[in-house]
Amino acid sequence: MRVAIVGTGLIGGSVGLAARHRLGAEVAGAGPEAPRAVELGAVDRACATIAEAVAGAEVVVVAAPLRDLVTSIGTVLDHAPADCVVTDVGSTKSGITHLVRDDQRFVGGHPLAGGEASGVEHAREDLFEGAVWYLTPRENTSGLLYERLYRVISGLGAAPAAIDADVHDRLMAAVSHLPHVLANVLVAQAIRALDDGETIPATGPSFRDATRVAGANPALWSDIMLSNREALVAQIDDVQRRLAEVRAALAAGDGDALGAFQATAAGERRALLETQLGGGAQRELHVPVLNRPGVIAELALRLGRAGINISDMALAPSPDMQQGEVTVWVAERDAARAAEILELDP
Ligand SMILES: NC(=O)C1=CN([C@@H]2O[C@H](COP(=O)(O)OP(=O)(O)OC[C@H]3O[C@@H](n4cnc5c(N)ncnc54)[C@H](O)[C@@H]3O)[C@@H](O)[C@H]2O)C=CC1
Ligand SMILES: O=C(O)C(=O)Cc1ccc(O)cc1
Repeated sequence: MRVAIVGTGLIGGSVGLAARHRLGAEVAGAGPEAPRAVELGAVDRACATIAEAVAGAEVVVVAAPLRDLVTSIGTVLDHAPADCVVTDVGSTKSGITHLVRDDQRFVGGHPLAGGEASGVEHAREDLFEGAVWYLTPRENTSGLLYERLYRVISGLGAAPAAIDADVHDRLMAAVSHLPHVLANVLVAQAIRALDDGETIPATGPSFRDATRVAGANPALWSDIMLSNREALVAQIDDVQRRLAEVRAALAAGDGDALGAFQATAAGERRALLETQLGGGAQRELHVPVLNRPGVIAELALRLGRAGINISDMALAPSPDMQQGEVTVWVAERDAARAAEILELDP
C-alpha cells in the first residue's frame, strides 16, 4: 500500500508511523517537517512538492494545520491519481466539506485523538489505538474508495464512524470545543479569586479534571474555535442561559431547584456514558446495492444518524461492477433497527 501524508506533524507523523509499522505501507511525506519525519521513521521519503508525494499513491492523508487544509486538499486533488482516496484530519468538518470541490475521491476525516504538544517529535505509532475516527462521506463519494479508507483507518488501530459534517461540528462544539472554552474560564476564575499576597490554594481533583485542557495548544485551538464559530457561539449562548437559571435559584435561596439541578446532571451524565459503551456480540448484515458513487456514504450515514456504529464493513462488487453487496457488522442490540433502516428482508 502506498500512502502519502501532507503535513507530517503530530497527527500526520503518527499516521505515518502506524501506516509503516501496522500496515507495512510505503509512506511519502510532504511539508516543512517531512525531512525530520524521515529521520524519526515516520515516513520513508520526504518530497519537495505535494505533486511528488501523491504520485502513485493509493491513499493521501492531509494533516496540515486547519487553516491550510482547503488549499492543501485542492492541490492534492489536482495531482492525485484517479483511483486514490484523499482524506484530511481537520478538527472541524463543515467548512472543508463546503469549500473543497465535490470530488468522488475525497472523504473528510477527524481522529478523536491527539495531544497537547504539536510537531512530529511527539508523533506516536499508537496514538489512534481504540480512538473513534469520524468520516464524512458525501453523496458522490466512491464506495470502493470509502471502503479502502475504512480499512486503512481500522488498520491504524482506530474505529471509523460515518457522520454528517454539520452534525459533527454541532456535536464537537458541545463535547470538545465548549469544554475547552470553559476550562479556560475556570482557571481565569480561580486565579482571580486570589487577593493580593494570597497563594494558590490546593486544588481538588474536580478542579484538575475540569481544567486539564485549559490553555491547550493556542495555535490549534484558536483555529478550531474560529472554524466552528457559529456552533460554538450557540453553545455559549445556551451556557449563559443555564448559568442564569442556577444564579436565579441561588439568589432566591431555592434549595429544591438546586437539588433538581444536581440530580438532572447526574442522570444526564449517566445517559451520556451509556451511549459510549460499545462492544458485545456482533451481527453481520448483507445489503445489496447498486454500484454507484455515494451508495456506501448513504448507507453509512443512515446508520450513523440513527446512532448505530458500523464495527466493520466489506464491499463486494459483482463482476460487471454494476451492482454489489455490502456486508456490515453492527452490535447485536442494534441489528434489528439497522436492518429496518436499510430495508432488509427479515
Ligand atoms: N493535535 C491534535 O490533538 C489533533 C489535531 N487534528 C488536526 O490535525 C491537523 C494537524 O494538527 P497537528 O498534527 O496537531 O499539528 P502539527 O503542527 O503537529 O502538524 C502540522 C504539520 O503541518 C505542516 N505544515 C504547515 N503548513 C503546511 C502546508 N501548507 N502544507 C503542508 N504541511 C504544512 C507543519 O510543518 C507540521 O508538520 C489539524 O488540521 C488539526 O485540526 C485532529 C485531531 C487531533
Ligand atoms: O480530547 C480532546 O478534546 C483533546 O484535547 C484532543 C483533541 C484535540 C483536537 C481534536 O481535533 C481532537 C482531539
